[in-house]
Amino acid sequence: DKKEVDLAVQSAKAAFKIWRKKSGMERSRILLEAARIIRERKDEIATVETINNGKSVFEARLDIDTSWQCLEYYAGLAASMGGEHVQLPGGSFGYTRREPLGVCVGIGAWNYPFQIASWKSAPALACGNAMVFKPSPFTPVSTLLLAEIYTEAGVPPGLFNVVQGGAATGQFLCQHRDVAKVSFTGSVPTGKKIMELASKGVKPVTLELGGKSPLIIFSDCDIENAVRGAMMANFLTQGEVCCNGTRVFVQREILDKFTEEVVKQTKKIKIGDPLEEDTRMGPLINRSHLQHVLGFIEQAKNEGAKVLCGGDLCVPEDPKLKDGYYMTPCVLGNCKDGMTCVKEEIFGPVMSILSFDTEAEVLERANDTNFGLAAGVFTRDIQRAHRVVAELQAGVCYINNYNVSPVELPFGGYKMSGFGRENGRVTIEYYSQLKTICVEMGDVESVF
Ligand SMILES: NC(=O)C1=CN([C@@H]2O[C@H](COP(=O)(O)OP(=O)(O)OC[C@H]3O[C@@H](n4cnc5c(N)ncnc54)[C@H](O)[C@@H]3O)[C@@H](O)[C@H]2O)C=CC1
Repeated sequence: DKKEVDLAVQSAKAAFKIWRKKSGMERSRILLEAARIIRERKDEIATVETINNGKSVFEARLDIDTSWQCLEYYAGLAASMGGEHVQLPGGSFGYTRREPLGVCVGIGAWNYPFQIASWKSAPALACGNAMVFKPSPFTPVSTLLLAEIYTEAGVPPGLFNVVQGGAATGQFLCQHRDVAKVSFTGSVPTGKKIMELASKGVKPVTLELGGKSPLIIFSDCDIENAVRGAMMANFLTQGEVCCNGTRVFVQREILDKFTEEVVKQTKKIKIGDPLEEDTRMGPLINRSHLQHVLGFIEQAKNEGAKVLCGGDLCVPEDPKLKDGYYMTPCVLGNCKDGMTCVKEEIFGPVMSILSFDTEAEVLERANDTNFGLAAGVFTRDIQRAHRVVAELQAGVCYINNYNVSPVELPFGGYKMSGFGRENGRVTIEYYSQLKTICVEMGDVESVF
């Protein structure tokens, strides 16, 4: 509630006073220690994440890897953050300092709980800020491990605080007068509300919102890689991934061959207990979301799409899983641009295949959306690859791969998929502010 949010912010504020005084090297050392502990506890954290979210433990381990990598990356940048020196007439000069913002708020979605908290807190802390983080109420657990690890690594108590709750808690955080910035990952409607709330206090926001990203497969591609790319673009974390390439545009000459292979591979995905080593798809986040996703498939059928595989409720053989929120991953054929399954974010394991003939046509259709998070292109033609990505209206574009997230590269959207970036060097700018200092070396020349 409001009182607890206030306590968390006040304790973060007290920790900020200590933390901001530390040198970049000192902050770096503590972040590196936190990264080391995450690496050491990787299997345990991944197991908690699987229980938290339902994704396969195999995948959860990959999330934990990109989490400690993010801490290491920003630890590396912490000491080299600086301003510039500018010479002015008469020996005077100016310089700039990059300073922290203060107490930053992170609000996360349920699909990558530990990773989202790491991707937000690592650059925030590296820049000298404190953070109060609110995970999704569907996945409250793993973020607490991160808080524990930061504390063990040596951050001042309260520097990274976790508060639990839903929309109301999030609102209290966004409105709090001692909060300097809000970084949000979640849906477009919530993103709009957060922007509105933050605007009242003129607080900067970073918004990582949803998507309906295109994946364009030209007939000259390496088809095996394109099929693998399409699987990566649609079925990680039960398809509950914001940057998924769910509109798969395939050039007509290879449509049948590509579709046949994608369907074959999709049918092979092992669904089941996500804690088992060979499982590759676990349950969806909750029953209402499962029903929501199945509803999209029903609607797709009604609108003329063809279910090529999956799309059904799935009851695994293991009796202990019988009430789980499982479904079979789905490939939809015969899709058209106007269909709901092609226009709206489903956030489940549903791939829509569309055919196209020419580059100009597919670019027009790929960009015909309000979203702009990611896009992908598969081709062996190097000029075409770069020409196409230059025209795609998306913040993250992949050439001959999809859904890899090296922390060295900025991640974030165009259009209604949000603004601001996570990861990469540029994110330092979203967690700091620039101070200009003007130094006079001569006498004051007053105009009065
Ligand atoms: N661009 C990206 O990086 C990502 C985007 N997403 C998007 O997130 C959505 C699914 O995640 P959900 O958790 O269902 O999204 P959501 O928008 O319902 O909730 C996200 C977070 O915001 C909080 N929240 C809800 N209402 C709020 C309010 N009025 N004020 C402050 N906080 C509030 C929730 O408790 C949760 O922690 C999808 O649309 C997906 O595309 C998810 C993951 C990554």
